[in-house]
Amino acid sequence: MAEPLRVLVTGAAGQIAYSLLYSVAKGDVFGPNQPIILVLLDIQPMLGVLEGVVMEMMDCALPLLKEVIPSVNEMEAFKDVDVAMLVGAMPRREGMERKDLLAANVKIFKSMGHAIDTQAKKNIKVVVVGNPANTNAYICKKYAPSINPANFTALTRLDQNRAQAQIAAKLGVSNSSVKNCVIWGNHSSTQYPDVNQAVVDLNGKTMPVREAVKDDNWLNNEFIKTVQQRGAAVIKARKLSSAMSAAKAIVDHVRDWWNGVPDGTYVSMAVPSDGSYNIEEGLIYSFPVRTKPDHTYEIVKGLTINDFSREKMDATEKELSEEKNMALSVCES
Ligand SMILES: NC(=O)C1=CN([C@@H]2O[C@H](COP(=O)(O)OP(=O)(O)OC[C@H]3O[C@@H](n4cnc5c(N)ncnc54)[C@H](O)[C@@H]3O)[C@@H](O)[C@H]2O)C=CC1
Ligand SMILES: O=C([O-])CC(=O)C(=O)O
Repeated sequence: MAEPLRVLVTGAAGQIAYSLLYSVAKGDVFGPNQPIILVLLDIQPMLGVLEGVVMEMMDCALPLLKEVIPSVNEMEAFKDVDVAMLVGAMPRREGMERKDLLAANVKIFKSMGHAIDTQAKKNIKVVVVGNPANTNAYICKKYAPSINPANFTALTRLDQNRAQAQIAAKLGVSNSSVKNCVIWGNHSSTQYPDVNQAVVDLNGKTMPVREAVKDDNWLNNEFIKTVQQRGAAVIKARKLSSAMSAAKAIVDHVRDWWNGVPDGTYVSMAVPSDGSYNIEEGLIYSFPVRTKPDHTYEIVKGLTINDFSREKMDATEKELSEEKNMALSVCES
C-alpha cells in the first residue's frame, strides 16, 4: 500500500466538515488504495466538539484511515500536509453577501498562508472553501510565497454542480448526462454560469445544451439567477448555509484535481489567472480547467466568448479586483 497522505481539514468541528470527513476518510477523494492521516483543525473553544468528531471518526472503523489528529494549533496542524481543505471561517447569515465576511475571515487566511509557507510540504494542494472563497485563496497564496501559486484554488464546484442539476431537471435527464457547464469568476452573486460549451446526452445523442433546452430566455435569465442566488436560497430555507452539497462539491473538486478528468471534459475551479480571457493576472478567478492524473491542471483556452458572456465575465472580474484591494488593506492594517 502507498504511504499515507496527510490531509488537513480546517473548521473540522463545523457543519460542512461533519458531512465531508466520512467521505474523505472512506476513499471517495483519493481512491480505495490510498491510506490517509486526517488532521482536524479548529479553534480552542471548539476543542470539546472536535474531540467528539474524532471519536466518531474512530468509531467508523474505516480501513484507509490510519490516524486522526485533532488540533487547535495552526502551526502544528499544517506540518507536512499534502492536501489542505480550508473550510474553517465564519459563514454568512440571511441578508448578507459573501463579501460581507471579508473583514472577519480574511485574516484567518493570511495566517494560514504563513503556516503553509513555513510548515507544509512544498507541493501542498490547497482548496479554500471559507467565504469569500476566491479572495481568501488570493490572500492565502500571497502569504505563502514559497509555494507554487497554481497550488492555491477556491471552490466553485458547488456552483457548477448547481448549474448541472438545474439543466438536468429542466430536461428530465440524469445529472450525469450534462457536461461542461462553466462557472466564470467569483463564488458570489456576480458569478457567471455559462452553458455555451455545455452538452447533454439526450435520446442517445450528445447535443449542445442550448439546442436541447430550446429556451434561451430561461437560460439567459432565470437559470443564471437561480445558480447565482442558490446559496442565499438555502440560507433562507435552512437558516444555515449549504453544508451537505458543499461537502460533496469539495470531494468532487479535490478528487478531480488529484485524479484528472477524461479528455473532452472540464471542470470549474477558481485558480490564479494567467491572463487567459483577459482576466487580471493573479486573481483567483473561476475558469474551466482540464485536470490531469499528475495532480496538475490547465485552464481551457480558446473558448468562444460572445458579447453577453464577456460582459458578465468582466463584471465578476471587477468585483474580485475590488475584493482583492479590500482584503489587502485589511491584511496590511
Ligand atoms: N465555497 C463554497 O462553495 C462554500 C463555502 N462555504 C463557507 O464555508 C465556511 C464554513 O461553513 P460551515 O462549515 O457551514 O460553518 P460552521 O460555522 O458550521 O463551521 C466553521 C468552523 O470553522 C471554525 N473556525 C473558525 N475560525 C477558524 C480558524 N481560524 N481555524 C480553524 N477553524 C476555524 C469554527 O470554529 C467552526 O467550527 C463558511 O465561510 C461558509 O460561508 C459554505 C458553503 C459553500
Ligand atoms: O451562500 C453561502 O454563504 C454559502 C455558500 O457559499 C454557498 O452555499 O454557495
